[in-house]
Amino acid sequence: MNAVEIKELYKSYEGGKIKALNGINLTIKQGEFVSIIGPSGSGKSTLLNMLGALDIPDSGTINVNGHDLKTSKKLNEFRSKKIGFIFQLHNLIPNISVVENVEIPMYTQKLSSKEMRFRALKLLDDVGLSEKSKILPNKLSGGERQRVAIARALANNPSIILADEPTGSLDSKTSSKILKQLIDLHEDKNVTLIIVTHDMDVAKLADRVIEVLDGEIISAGDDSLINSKIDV
Ligand SMILES: Nc1ncnc2c1ncn2[C@@H]1O[C@H](COP(=O)(O)OP(=O)(O)OP(=O)(O)O)[C@@H](O)[C@H]1O
Repeated sequence: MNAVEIKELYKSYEGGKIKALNGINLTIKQGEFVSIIGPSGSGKSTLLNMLGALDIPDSGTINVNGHDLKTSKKLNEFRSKKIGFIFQLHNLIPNISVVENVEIPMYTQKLSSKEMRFRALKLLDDVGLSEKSKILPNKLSGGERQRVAIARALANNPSIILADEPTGSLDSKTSSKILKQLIDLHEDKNVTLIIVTHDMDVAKLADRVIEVLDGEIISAGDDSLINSKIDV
């Protein structure tokens, strides 16, 4: 089964002046790990936003896990139950504790508060942060916050994870740890993992590297591009 099927997807901004996506066609299989690379402004985040049903295309079709994102009436439910977001801009809520942040996506499920807490603590334990569950996010390091974001992204057992520069601001040790967690999840639970990155060392870990330029896919998995220099 395909996790993602995109056909002739177009998205422009500013009355058509900025063509962010310019006829994207893309298929990603369930359980595949792909990375999306390309220069700044090439349309990577716009594509990821479309996949997460956070933005609406001008034309074309986009189907994620069997849901047509242009016509589906249950987008909110789909988004919160099926997709795990690890986005830089999806910050943690500062005035509630780490464990409460992880519980947020669970509010769409019919779980008791005891069940939510149990599950959130288990997720925090999995990312090595059970001892920090009661503190506020601003007491954490960047890497720890990113690990909380991962725990939160996994709260509803998503079948697809969308990560925008998940290791962007982290040191190499923390970055490896975070990537290992994501890859373990992809391997153990057959989760589809889609990572946008500028870092070729990260991109190379994927089953397939998709290269975007000027809103178009110029390669959807050609190995020869893995070692090519990306202008960022
Ligand atoms: N909400 C918006 N309004 C207007 N223009 C936008 C909007 N979002 C993106 N753009 C423009 O669309 C183009 C693609 O942007 P996008 O953020 O998808 O690129 P990107 O490849 O993710 O870049 P970066 O690597 O710098 O994050 C850029 O020219 C950007 O300025």
